Amino acid sequence: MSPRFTDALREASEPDWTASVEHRFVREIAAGSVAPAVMATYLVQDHRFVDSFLALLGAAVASADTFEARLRLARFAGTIAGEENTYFLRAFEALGVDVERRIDEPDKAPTTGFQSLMREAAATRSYPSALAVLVVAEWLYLEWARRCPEPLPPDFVQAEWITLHDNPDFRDVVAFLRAELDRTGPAEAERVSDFFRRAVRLERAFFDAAYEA
Ligand SMILES: Cc1ncc(C[n+]2csc(CCO)c2C)c(N)n1
Repeated sequence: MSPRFTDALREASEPDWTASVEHRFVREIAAGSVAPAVMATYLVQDHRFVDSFLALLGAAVASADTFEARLRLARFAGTIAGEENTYFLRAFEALGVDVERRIDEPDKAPTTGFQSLMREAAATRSYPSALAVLVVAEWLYLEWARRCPEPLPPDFVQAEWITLHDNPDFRDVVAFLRAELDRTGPAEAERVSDFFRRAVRLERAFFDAAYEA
């Protein structure tokens, strides 16, 4: 039997996939030992990600080829606009990151790169291209979060960043997105592979950037 389309994409994205899910940031967050300054830098940059991510999800809602998929994607967009946003605000408060810093700190290169990639994928108006970037952003995050053993760190900033990406609803979302990409991706395999690979490279660079001053 041939492998699932999304498994083949992941395979082709090595070594960046494994370097991401086994990144220093992942090892540290599992142990609850990410330095507060690193966590602050990471979250300030990641908060900027949410805006383009929602735009990309909107593009997937618009380009989906079934009513069922449109409903699920739209529900997921609602979740992101709600829960994750309060997490960021509570985390910034706990880390002492004020509004000025959140606004003034310049985008790092991987943040800019991700924003352009998400906008580029949205602009294709192609459902599988939007899915390719969404699948990486979700599946890769589930894969690292799954590797964090119990017990969770006592610090809620680190613990909730893990549980946000490893919980039953999130697993369902990843399973759904992967199934959609398995179903629709092969028709546009070349473009989809290119988006997938570039997204994985940026995920790795995004983790690296949290450790750069
Ligand atoms: C660099 C980076 N890549 C992927 C994610 C994961 N992610 C982005 S939006 C979203 C949906 C709601 O949780 C998820 C899981 C991230 N946060 N930061």
